[in-house]
Amino acid sequence: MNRDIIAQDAAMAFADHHLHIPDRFVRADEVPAAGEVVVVGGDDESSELPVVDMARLLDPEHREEEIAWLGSACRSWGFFQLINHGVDQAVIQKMKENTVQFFELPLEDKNTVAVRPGGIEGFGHHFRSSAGKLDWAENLIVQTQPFQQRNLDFWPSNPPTFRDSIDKYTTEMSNLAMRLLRFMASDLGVEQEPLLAAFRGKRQSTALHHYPPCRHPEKVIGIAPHSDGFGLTLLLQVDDTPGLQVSNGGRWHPVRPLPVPGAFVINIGESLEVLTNGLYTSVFHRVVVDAERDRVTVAVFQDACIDGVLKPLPELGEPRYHAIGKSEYFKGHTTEVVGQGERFIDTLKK
Ligand SMILES: O=C(O)CCC(=O)C(=O)O
Ligand SMILES: [Fe+2]
Repeated sequence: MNRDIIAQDAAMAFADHHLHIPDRFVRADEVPAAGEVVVVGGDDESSELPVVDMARLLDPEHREEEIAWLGSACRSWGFFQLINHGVDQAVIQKMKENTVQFFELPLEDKNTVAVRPGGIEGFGHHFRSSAGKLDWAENLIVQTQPFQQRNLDFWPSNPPTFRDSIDKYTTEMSNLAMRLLRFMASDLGVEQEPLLAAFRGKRQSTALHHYPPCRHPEKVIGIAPHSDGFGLTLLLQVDDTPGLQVSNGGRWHPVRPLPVPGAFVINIGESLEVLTNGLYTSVFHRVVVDAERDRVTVAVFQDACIDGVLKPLPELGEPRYHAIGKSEYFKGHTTEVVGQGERFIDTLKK
């Protein structure tokens, strides 16, 4: 996985999408653009990502039905969109604005928080290199929880309200994750507390993504196919540019940004798949680039483990995964020495 600073030539290619695409970004296999992905059934609703309604989860009259719907989304898709989530719209709006403002800054300003050799936090990346190819994106990653582990050296001070926006927004996301986990516990038929405890006080990491347009979107990729390593991912699409695609039934399904203000895309990470003993699924997804429009997103990753170990909740019966220490797990997940189409947790399966 690449952890590089964004150099001037990449920034120039990103800034002017009529320029030549540097070879380091050109994939050998054609990447179908969002509009060209073949989806079984076309407009068939079954090929659309499920939409979960938090208002229904909170309403005693609809709760049971909506919990079952949430559960089926987590089991069969590992992904859903969440509406009526109750997160403060002003906090979301400020986070969106500041994120866009940050990416609009000149490269040298963004590089004041550049990644450092061997590090993960900061501005830069091009991470999921396959066959030495780089992703068509620039990213800012900061660890946002636990509070004591925040390293403000990587938190941009420009725009001036950015640190405050990140703080407020990610606090909202921790709370939202906890709210969702209560309903997931219900669906799984386990006590809430052990599931919540697996997430409480654990790492929260925040990734801001900017996918510039590219005149040949089929030659590059925004994020190569991967599954997320943490427990739960909460994704905010800042604009309505499509790009995220989810693998299901051997096909890529485009996620349509909903015309609802501030819907979130939520997905199950590999750690939660293990915790649920495989009941919930962590699936491959990728981002394709648009020919004309920028795309900006904010991903918040909530980590989970039980006393420093990743293993299924004991309540869920005979474990189907070998337990693994969290640091060993991370090493495995980030080096990804696994076969094509395989996830690191597949190597833990019994
Ligand atoms: O930007 C997106 O739509 C997805 C980002 C993503 O998959 C990730 O950060 O792991
Ligand atoms: Fe992801």
